[in-house]
Amino acid sequence: MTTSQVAPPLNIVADENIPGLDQWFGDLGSITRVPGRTLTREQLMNADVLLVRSVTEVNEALVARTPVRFVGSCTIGTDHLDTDWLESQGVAWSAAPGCNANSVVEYVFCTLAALDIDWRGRSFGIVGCGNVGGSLQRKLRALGIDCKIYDPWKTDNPDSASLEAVLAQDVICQHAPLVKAGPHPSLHMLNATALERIRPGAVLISAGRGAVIDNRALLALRKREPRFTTVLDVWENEPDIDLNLLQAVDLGSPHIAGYSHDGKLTGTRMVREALDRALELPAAEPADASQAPQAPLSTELSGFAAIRDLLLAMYNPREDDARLRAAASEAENDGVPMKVAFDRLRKQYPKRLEFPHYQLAQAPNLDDATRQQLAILGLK
Ligand SMILES: NC(=O)c1ccc[n+]([C@@H]2O[C@H](COP(=O)([O-])OP(=O)(O)OC[C@H]3O[C@@H](n4cnc5c(N)ncnc54)[C@H](O)[C@@H]3O)[C@@H](O)[C@H]2O)c1
Ligand SMILES: O=C(O)[C@H](O)[C@H](O)COP(=O)(O)O
Repeated sequence: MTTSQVAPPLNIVADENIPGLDQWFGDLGSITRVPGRTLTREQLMNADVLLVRSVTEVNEALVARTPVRFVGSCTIGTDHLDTDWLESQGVAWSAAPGCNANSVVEYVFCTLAALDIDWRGRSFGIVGCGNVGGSLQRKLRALGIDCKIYDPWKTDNPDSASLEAVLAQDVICQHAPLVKAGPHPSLHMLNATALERIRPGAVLISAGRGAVIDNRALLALRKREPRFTTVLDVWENEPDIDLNLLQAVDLGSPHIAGYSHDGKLTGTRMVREALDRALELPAAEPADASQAPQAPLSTELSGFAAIRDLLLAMYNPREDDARLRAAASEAENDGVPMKVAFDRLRKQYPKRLEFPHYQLAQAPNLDDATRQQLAILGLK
């Protein structure tokens, strides 16, 4: 059966951690919610549609000889989908490109704020310049900040540079996907040699995929000489991350850079739109277009101190770091497996709203230039 021969009512099997399922898919049929990490082929024996997030490996072993005709991943990353196999079987698929890119960019600026690092006057290097890296690059340019980017598929970018040059900047932001084959694999692209190129006093923020950095090499370097500040949101072997590496980094989080409420809901909406196209259904009506009311913020501070405090009032990555370290202690002392604790943190993640939900109500000491910088970051 081809995708266009599948019509509602549909049997939909979905990762229980996808928000907005009823709003965006409830009109299409029945929804069975399952844990994405342990999803089995048996659970798909009556499914027309499979909806996942990044923790489900979707491949021949999971989908072969099931009625699934559409796979949607409500995420940016697609390394968990065997898209070649799906296409070879005529199974339509879609992810949600860019859905949480702004969330990741906000995470980068909030991380620097949490470290009390004034980004003005520092140079940035961006590894991977797609929706996330490109959005970060545009914001940096608008702020008048120098940046170099390494993206082997975007060599016409005006800031394009070698990986070596990018790693020599003051703040290095890793936003590459996990690519294991082809001319430009990213698996362990930041190996021991590459990591050695990072300057003393620099900052490395990794929010692409964990295995782009050789985690063992990073740990060895950190143990030998913690020359640069290291921030990891993504890890090798998630959810069973290396607790020694967590101890050795300056800030760590359980893969939540893209976990703004807005980013997650956008991912769900984008997959519904893709399903409508694949099934040739009329476009779905927005489930709830109402915007959250704007929350007022105020500061008596001026300059970077004001920017820092306002950003941290909206999102403070130190809270994620503290929760992850508490989970690691639980794993070490109370026998709760780290992979369970890591996934629990992600499942119970607090509702985080992006900057445009906030409004700068009172800030008597802010000059125009600082106000403009805040506006570029998304806070009006
Ligand atoms: N931490 C998080 O919560 C989070 C959130 C969103 C996305 N991500 C990850 O970040 C990645 C990037 O997101 P995006 O929206 O920018 O994706 P994207 O697909 O829009 O862009 C990826 C970019 O990486 C480039 N690229 C490919 N191979 C590369 C290599 N070897 N070296 C450098 N660049 C390379 C591509 O040319 C492309 O421009 C995603 O694939 C996903 O894995 C993580
Ligand atoms: O690829 C993405 O969109 C992000 O990495 C996303 O935040 C992953 O979240 P998960 O699917 O693991 O819940």
